[in-house]
Amino acid sequence: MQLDLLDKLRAQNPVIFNIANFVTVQDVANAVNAIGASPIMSNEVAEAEEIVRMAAAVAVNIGCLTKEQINHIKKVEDLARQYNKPIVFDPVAVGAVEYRYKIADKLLWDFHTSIIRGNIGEIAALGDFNWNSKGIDAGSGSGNIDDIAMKTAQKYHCTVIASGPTDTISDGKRLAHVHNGSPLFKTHVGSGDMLTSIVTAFTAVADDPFEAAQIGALVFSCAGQMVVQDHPGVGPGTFGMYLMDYLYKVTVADIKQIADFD
Ligand SMILES: Nc1ncnc2c1ncn2[C@@H]1O[C@H](COP(=O)(O)OP(=O)(O)OP(=O)(O)O)[C@@H](O)[C@H]1O
Ligand SMILES: Cc1ncsc1CCO
Ligand SMILES: [Mg+2]
Repeated sequence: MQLDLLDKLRAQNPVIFNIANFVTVQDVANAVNAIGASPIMSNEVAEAEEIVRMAAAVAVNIGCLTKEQINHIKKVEDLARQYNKPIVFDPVAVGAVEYRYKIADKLLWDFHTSIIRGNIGEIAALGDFNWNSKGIDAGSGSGNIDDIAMKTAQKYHCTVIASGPTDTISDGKRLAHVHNGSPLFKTHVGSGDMLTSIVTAFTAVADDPFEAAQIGALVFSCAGQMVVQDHPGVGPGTFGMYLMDYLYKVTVADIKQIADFD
């Protein structure tokens, strides 16, 4: 894996356009900023073209969907196609809410998405696999995660990240896994949303979406793992705070020491 993409990202400081949800919008902006990119959030169709043009890539998160927002997403995704900007899609709760599944599935057919990043419950739902998702959480299931990630990537012709204790990444042909992380990620709502937008930032500097997905997942997971290694007493509240610090200060050398991927 090209770990020096982290330095490249920080040197380029690309603008990342986020359609975020109101629960985690500030965490997402801070995480993108801390890793070394430049976040901009927007909900307004009238400014969509200007922002898509200035951005290197677009993250679309459907966590707090409204009809008005669906129209916004369609406009932004159409502009992203026009200006050749990669789209990274976070299908929040599509495994638990049928309405969201239908909207997400249609968007994913109508507009080319470079990367879908969801938990295994969300990725299984999009790939038409049986899985018991629970709200925004992955829930439980017994399917083969490699198979689910690969088939979902094939269905939508894109790269998929099924995040969890191991992040499983597939572009429909290749498979990669990132084993780093910490169970504390699960105690901080929005960990997944942060990962999605950080991966979006890496699409600005990586050669292809599969590479962006791998480096984004590795850097994010290693930052969280380092928080826990350096602060053994950390809990859900301080984990979130320290995570921002470590996204800011993590180096390629730090990552090399603990990286656990295949
Ligand atoms: N048990 C675990 N051990 C290690 N890392 C984990 C664990 N659970 C989640 N993670 C990490 O947490 C991050 C978020 O993944 P997760 O699958 O929890 O997203 P999510 O369910 O969409 O989260 P949210 O909806 O709260 O934003 C990923 O980087 C993943 O690697
Ligand atoms: C809790 C919650 N509800 C809708 S979005 C969200 C944050 C995780 O995406
Ligand atoms: Mg999520």
